[in-house]
Amino acid sequence: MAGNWKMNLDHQQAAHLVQKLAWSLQDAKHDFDAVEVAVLPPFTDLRSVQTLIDGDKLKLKFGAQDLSQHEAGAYTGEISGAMLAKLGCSYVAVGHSERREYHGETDALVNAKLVAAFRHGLTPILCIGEGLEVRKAATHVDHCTAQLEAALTDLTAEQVATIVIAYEPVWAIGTGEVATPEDAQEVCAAVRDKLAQLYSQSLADGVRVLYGGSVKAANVAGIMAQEDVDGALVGGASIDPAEFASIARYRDHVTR
Ligand SMILES: O=C(CO)COP(=O)(O)O
Repeated sequence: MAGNWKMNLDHQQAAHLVQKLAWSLQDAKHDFDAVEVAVLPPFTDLRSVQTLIDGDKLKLKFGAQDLSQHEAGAYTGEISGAMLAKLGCSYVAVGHSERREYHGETDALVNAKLVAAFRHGLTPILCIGEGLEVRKAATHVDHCTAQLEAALTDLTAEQVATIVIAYEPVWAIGTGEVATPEDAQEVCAAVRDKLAQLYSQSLADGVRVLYGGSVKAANVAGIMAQEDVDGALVGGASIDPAEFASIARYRDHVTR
């Protein structure tokens, strides 16, 4: 269960949220081995989050929302994979639809960023997903598998085996319009089939595939009940620690 905070919370608010989240999960005796929980704060919060998680030996993982494809140098405003690795990040989101839409990130750039993440031992959370027009044209499965294949260009099977893939239909992000569990399953299954076709069935079976888009405590259990959905990438609901803790504890819910 990964929480993408997007551009929310300063470093003090971040520390409060992480503390509250850790307490909620600890109180409920959350089994972190069964359900890993990660937060993806803004860059400016990472040092505070690292200090808290390391200092208090919290079982939470953390990562960043983006990275540069470059190693170092004259790239004003950019953050390198080396910098994120040095801060102890486990994960980095790559190719989020908001990066693709507002920052012109292409499949080729997403691929270069995946390569950069692997250079520094970061586990990428590769985001794919279709917009409303594509969904209406019913070409969403082909659209998503094409995005996936393009993003994975020239990566080794060993690298792909460790990647996390997040299916996030753009029309369901921040809109309150959650895809049905069947919608999530359809594309997550197609992602796994594509991985089996490109690599092997055993690799495909081992890759973690997440769903993202208006996930809340009230709808997470139905989504998680789907065979090919292994977790969720949560936006808005992840900046409410009680709600996010409840999402992480989806196994306790009785709504399925
Ligand atoms: O974009 C998302 C996570 O990366 C989903 O955002 P919401 O959960 O706010 O719809």
